Amino acid sequence: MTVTIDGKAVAQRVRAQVAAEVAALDPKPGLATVLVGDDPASAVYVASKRRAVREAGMSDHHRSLPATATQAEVAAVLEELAADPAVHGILLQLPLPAHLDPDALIDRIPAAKDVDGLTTRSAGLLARGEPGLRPCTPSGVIELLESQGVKTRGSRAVVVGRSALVGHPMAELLLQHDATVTVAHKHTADLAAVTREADILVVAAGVHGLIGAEHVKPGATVIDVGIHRTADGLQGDVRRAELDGVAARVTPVPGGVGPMTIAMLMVNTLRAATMDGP
Ligand SMILES: Nc1nc2c(c(=O)[nH]1)N[C@@H](CN(C=O)c1ccc(C(=O)N[C@@H](CCC(=O)O)C(=O)O)cc1)CN2
Repeated sequence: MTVTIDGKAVAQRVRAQVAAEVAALDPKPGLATVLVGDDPASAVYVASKRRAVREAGMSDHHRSLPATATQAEVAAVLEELAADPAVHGILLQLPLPAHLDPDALIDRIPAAKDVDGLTTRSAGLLARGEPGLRPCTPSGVIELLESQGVKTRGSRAVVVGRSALVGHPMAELLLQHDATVTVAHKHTADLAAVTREADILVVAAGVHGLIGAEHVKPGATVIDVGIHRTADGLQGDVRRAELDGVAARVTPVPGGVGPMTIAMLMVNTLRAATMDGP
């Protein structure tokens, strides 16, 4: 039997724990979300993050800029938030309009407030295994694996995708959890031969329906990070129905990794407010 991992339930538990810790704090942790432009999906994600902030009892600081905002205008907002003592975490929602340079803007966020774990400094701390804030989706995947009792130590993990947001930090985190990790990407020859080695298969390729039964080792745990709006609703990178009776566990889309991204953002904001910064 293939278990569908309930990411919503795990995320709710994580968020309830954060809210309980926040209740004992004064002043409250503050998160600033920065949204540039009018991408509809980004607007939905930012609204969900702000709702989660309020439900956790944290303070919500939000800035919206038009799609025409310049690099200097976005940088000025980030610098103002960086200097605000009521703001413990800053998040620049991605993707940005094409004329902006996301890496240069992200690096305006001080590592101590980098609740997305995406600055050059945070990435360096992760690569060196030093304390710091970790990207939300990969740390949510680790939390999901732990919640299901999936052993990482000594297991073979394959990550499909090498983005700075998910694939790269995911591979680092799995390595730090003692898995033997392979990163596959669009130039990988015979992808199925590589992914069939995996006890833990994390798919973050951004390609709708890329992974099917032929890619999965019997008994594997499959984590689907893909999210695609199709005529049949939200779907992932994994052809979920094909994995019944093949995989031991699979995350659904929706209701798998997505809710964990927001839950781990709450965890990171609490950490940014309570720990000595990196
Ligand atoms: N600055 C960032 N930008 C982006 C990130 C990120 O971690 N930091 N990740 C993605 C989008 N994202 C968060 O921003 C995100 C994606 C999906 C979900 C989620 O809960 N999805 C639900 C479905 C919701 C829906 O679309 O209807 C689910 O999977 O069940 C939360 C956050 C890119 N940008």
